[in-house]
Amino acid sequence: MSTVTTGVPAQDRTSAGAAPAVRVADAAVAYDSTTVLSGVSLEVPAGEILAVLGSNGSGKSTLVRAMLGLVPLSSGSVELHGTPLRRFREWGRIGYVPQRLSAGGGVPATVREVVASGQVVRRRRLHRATAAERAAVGEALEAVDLADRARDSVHELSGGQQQRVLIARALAARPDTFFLDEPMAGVDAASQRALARTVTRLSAQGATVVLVLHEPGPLEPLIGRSIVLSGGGIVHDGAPPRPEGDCARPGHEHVHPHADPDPASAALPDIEVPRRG
Ligand SMILES: Nc1ncnc2c1ncn2[C@@H]1O[C@H](COP(=O)(O)OP(=O)(O)OP(=O)(O)O)[C@@H](O)[C@H]1O
Repeated sequence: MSTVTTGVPAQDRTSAGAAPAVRVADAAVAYDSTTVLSGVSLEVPAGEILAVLGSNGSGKSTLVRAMLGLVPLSSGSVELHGTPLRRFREWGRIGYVPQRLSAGGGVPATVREVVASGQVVRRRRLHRATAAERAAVGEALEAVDLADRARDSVHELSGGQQQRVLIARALAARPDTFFLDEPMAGVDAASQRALARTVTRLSAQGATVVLVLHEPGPLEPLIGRSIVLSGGGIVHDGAPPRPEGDCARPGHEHVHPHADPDPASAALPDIEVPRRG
């Protein structure tokens, strides 16, 4: 039985007055002189699963990168867990899986090695992995259904399996706040289901998950709130929009979550998720 664990502090899971996991206030981002986002404000409460939707080039990745300080704001501000980004130091709480990153790069690393590399952010100094850290790697691999591939080179895996390795690498550090940029892009159906199970488990533990999505796919039933970016700003913030008009046509460009009367999560196996004391 899988036992993936996040480091969600008890006060963040239970306190109604906890700071939002992410607060963006009147943010603008420009690349060279081209403004990509402007006047963007939103709060992501701790424990929420937020989907960031929008057409190609609408600024979804840019927004997530701005939330993490990976692109500078030209105006506005970002806070993570109540702390302005420039003073935020609890990076061990943050798990980020960027878009289109290939696991392992040119290094012939095994699946287990790549996943273990996610724990470096938690370590104060170099030391051999503790039993608890090795266990966390095992749990992370179980969580994405890749425990049986731990000794294989990441290059032997499919694109979808490599994406799962990257998510396991983020899980291994036991963060409580995840930013997943298009985790389903180019991912096979089995990997999509595994990712959906992982997000379900994280959500059950109270983790915050910000997902950039083109195709909600199996994640659709999990998404309680979505924002849609267009024209550099947020044009929808609330329940996942339902398809209507042109958007209801097959092959429409904007992809929104669609209501599912038979949530996939109902079919998921019971998973024991121990909380940290
Ligand atoms: N480093 C960069 N330098 C210059 N322009 C950039 C850079 N990164 C993104 N852009 C531009 O900013 C705009 C928003 O890009 P972004 O990747 O945030 O959109 P997106 O909604 O995530 O797109 P996609 O769905 O295609 O991934 C696009 O016009 C893109 O070309």
